[in-house]
Amino acid sequence: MKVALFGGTFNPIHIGHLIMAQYVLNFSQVQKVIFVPNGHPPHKIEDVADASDRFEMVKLSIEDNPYFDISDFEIKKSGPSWTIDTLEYFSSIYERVYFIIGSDNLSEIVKWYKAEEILRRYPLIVLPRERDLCAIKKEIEKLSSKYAQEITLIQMPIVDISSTEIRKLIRQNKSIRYMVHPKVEEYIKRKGLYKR
Ligand SMILES: Nc1ncnc2c1ncn2[C@@H]1O[C@H](COP(=O)(O)OP(=O)(O)OP(=O)(O)O)[C@@H](O)[C@H]1O
Ligand SMILES: O=C(O)c1ccc[n+]([C@@H]2O[C@H](COP(=O)([O-])O)[C@@H](O)[C@H]2O)c1
Repeated sequence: MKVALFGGTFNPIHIGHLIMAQYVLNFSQVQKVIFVPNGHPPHKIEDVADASDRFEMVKLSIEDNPYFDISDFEIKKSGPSWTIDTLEYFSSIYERVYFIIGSDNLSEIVKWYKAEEILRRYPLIVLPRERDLCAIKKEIEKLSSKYAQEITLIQMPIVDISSTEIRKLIRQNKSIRYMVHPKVEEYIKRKGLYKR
């Protein structure tokens, strides 16, 4: 089976993430998208909800979609969540493993732990976060030829929503209705997350 791993901090998961995953199912060979919330984000420290809460919110968002799955592989591990370790683990289970990123991570991925190994061994699926598709295509072309790797851009409507914006609205006591799954909105309220 061909699967795509969707790694993220999901702090919290929002509709941008869900639309991305659905576009991957719609427009790639992938049969399943596996959401992998990270335990200890190697690069984000401020205002990060507990891994168990971020995991639960992803679970609530995807539970009605049989083609979406969730893994606790990264949150069960102690120490930083390195993507290369996750990819290696899942590639021992599935025939082919893709990794999903937003286009803002195209310039970041070369700085990740064992980036060269990731880029040489694993195909990427990129979803646009900025409107300038030409710039994204150029960056993809550069990386795919340097590492001889399949890097596919799947076009989708730009969803200008981020977890940062959602956390900001919550701090300002504003509604996040329609930006997250209704069950996530309810979970955040009930647990008082991101109020600070
Ligand atoms: N609206 C979006 N459009 C396209 N890609 C996105 C969008 N939101 C997140 N992504 C991508 O999804 C992955 C996980 O994102 P993440 O959980 O960090 O959300 P975020 O909204 O970027 O969070 P934050 O605002 O806290 O940095 C990353 O590869 C990121 O580029
Ligand atoms: O392995 C790394 O060095 C590495 C560095 C930065 C980010 N990542 C992964 O990239 C994914 C998206 O990260 P983020 O910050 O946009 O949520 C998530 O699965 C992170 O664990 C991985």
